[in-house]
Amino acid sequence: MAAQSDTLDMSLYFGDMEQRLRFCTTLLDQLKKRGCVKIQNHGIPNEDIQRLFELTRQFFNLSYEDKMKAKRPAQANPNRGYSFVGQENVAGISGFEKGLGPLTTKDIKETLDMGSANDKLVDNIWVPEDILPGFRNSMESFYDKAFETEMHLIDALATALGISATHLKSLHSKAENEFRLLHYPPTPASKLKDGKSTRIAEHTDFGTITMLFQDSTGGLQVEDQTQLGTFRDIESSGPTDIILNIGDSLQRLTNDTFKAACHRVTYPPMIKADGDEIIPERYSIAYFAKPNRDASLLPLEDFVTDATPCRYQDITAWEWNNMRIEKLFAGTTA
Ligand SMILES: O=C(O)CCC(=O)C(=O)O
Ligand SMILES: [Fe+2]
Repeated sequence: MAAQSDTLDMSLYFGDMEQRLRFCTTLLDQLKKRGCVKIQNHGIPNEDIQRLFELTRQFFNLSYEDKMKAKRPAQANPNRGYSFVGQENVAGISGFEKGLGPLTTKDIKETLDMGSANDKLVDNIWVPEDILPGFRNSMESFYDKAFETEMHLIDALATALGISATHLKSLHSKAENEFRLLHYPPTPASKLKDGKSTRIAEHTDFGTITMLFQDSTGGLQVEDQTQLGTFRDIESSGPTDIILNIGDSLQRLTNDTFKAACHRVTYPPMIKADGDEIIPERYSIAYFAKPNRDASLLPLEDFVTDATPCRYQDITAWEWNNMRIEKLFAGTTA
C-alpha cells in the first residue's frame, strides 16, 4: 500500500506563531495516524545529506578487512563500531510490544554505529584516517547539525502535546544519541522468500525520536497506527527528507499517549518474491535521538491521571537502551 501524502514542510515551524502551531499539530496528528512522517526544510542542509550518503557508500565499499578496523567489540554494549552482516539481528526484539517474540529471522545488513564526539563515557570507533580521509570529521559535524534539528522537533512535539518544551528538551540536553549508517547488500529475492532472512526485522526504536534518511531503493514499511497489522510502504521522495518516527522512550514518557511505531525493511514494492530477481543494495542513515542516560523514563506527570494510571516502572534511559541492544546481539557476536 502506498504511503499517504504525509510530507510536512518544516519551514512552517520556523515561520510565525500560527504557522508554527499548524506544523506542530499536523506533526502530532500524522505520527499518531501513520506512525511516521516525512519532513522537508528541516534545517539540515541538503548538500550535507548528499555528502553523508556519499561517505556512507565509501565506507561500506571498503574491503571487509578495512571495515573490521572499526570493528564493534564482541559484547553488545556500548553500541559503537562496524557490525558485519549477521552480527546484529533485530528479530530479537520483534513483536516485543505485542507480547510476542523473540523471532529468529536473520537481518541481511551491515552497520556502523557512532555517538557524540563529546561523549565522556563511550568512545567512537573509526577506521584509520588515511583509509577514509575526512570521514570522521564529516560524521561529527553531521551529528551536531542533526542534534539542532532534533531539539526543534522535540520542542514541536512538546508544544503539540501541551507539555513543557523546556522540560522535555532538558531531558535531551546532553545529546547522548546514536547515529548509524546502514547498508543492505544486493540479495537474491529468493533468499528472503522463506521468511528466515530479511533486511531488517520488524521493531520499534528505543529512543525518543528517530530521524531516518533513505536512498531511493525502497522497502521501508511502517505500521499504520489506525490499522495495526497493516504495514505501509514509505517511498523515498528524496534522500534529504527526514522520515521521523517515535521510539519506546517517548511512548514511556507519555504513558502510551504516543505509541512507538513498528517498522521494518523488506523487498522494494517492485520486486516479486518468487522471481529470480536480485534486490538492489540499499543505503540508509538513522539518527536515534535519546533522553540523557540518567533521565528517568517514568511517565511524565502530565500523562498520569486517575483515568490513565502510570503504566511503566521506573528505569533510566541508559538501562532501557542497553537492555534492548543486548537482545539484538544475543549469540551473534564475532
Ligand atoms: O534502513 C532503514 O530504513 C531502517 C533502519 C532502522 O529501522 C533501524 O536501524 O532502526
Ligand atoms: Fe528502526
